[in-house]
Amino acid sequence: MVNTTVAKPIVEVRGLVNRFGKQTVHDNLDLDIMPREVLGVVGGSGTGKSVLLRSIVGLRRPNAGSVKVFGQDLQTLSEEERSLQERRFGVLFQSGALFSSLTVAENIALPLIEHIGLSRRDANHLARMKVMLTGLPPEAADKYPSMLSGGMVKRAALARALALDPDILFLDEPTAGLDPIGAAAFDQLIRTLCDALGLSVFLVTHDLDTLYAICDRVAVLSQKRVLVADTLERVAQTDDTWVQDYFHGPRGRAAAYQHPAAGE
Ligand SMILES: Nc1ncnc2c1ncn2[C@@H]1O[C@H](COP(=O)(O)OP(=O)(O)OP(=O)(O)O)[C@@H](O)[C@H]1O
Repeated sequence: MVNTTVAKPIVEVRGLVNRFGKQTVHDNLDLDIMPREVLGVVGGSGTGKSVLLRSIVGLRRPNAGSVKVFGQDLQTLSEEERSLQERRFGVLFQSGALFSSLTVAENIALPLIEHIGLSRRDANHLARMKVMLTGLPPEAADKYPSMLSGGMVKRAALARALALDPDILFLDEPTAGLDPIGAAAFDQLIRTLCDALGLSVFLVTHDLDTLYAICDRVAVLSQKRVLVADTLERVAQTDDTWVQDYFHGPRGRAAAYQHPAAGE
């Protein structure tokens, strides 16, 4: 477990505002991501979890507010400095987003060739190591995404997100579409990688089992901001209708029953 009282955040979001036309999605939102933590981000549909992820990784310029990564405000950096900082992010979108015309190894090698100028041979070698790191069999490296199961595609996409040895991994609903056993295995893989590689993980999810199984803290998006970000146990006690329905409804009770030690 992470001791959040002494460590300095590696990402600090302050006063974030995001609007689309007349719709305000975030209004003065604050959030910290701590080193080596798995932070679960939850909230009702449309509360802006994906928009928050996109704002942090620099895919969306917020209407107001700041995002500091390792103490540096991304918006004030030069293009080159910004690209260096952004390399510290590994992102896994819901769709997996692998190139279908490239093999798994080629998909992983691509950022290594494009961003750090590795030779094709070295990139291919490293790509194969990432394949193994995510628990895929070595032969998966030479397969095309369409030849893999849903769970294997997720692992391959995770391997690509890890290609540049990021400090922070951003995952948008990584277990969506997986069967419960595949989802639990993927959760454990994320926890293992976080602990072994010292990664921080920002994990958007609807999956209560994921929260109970691997998250150090949980941030709840509600009312256009982060309503609470704390241990699961404290978050579940928050006096808010959505939180109460989510954590203490039938699915929440079932997840708590499955993971009795979580949040203690
Ligand atoms: N590019 C865009 N243009 C217009 N509106 C957008 C855009 N991107 C997001 N939105 C709106 O912002 C709101 C938040 O979207 P977002 O995808 O972040 O929600 P979410 O919390 O991730 O939802 P879900 O849990 O359903 O995936 C939604 O109302 C969405 O329609």
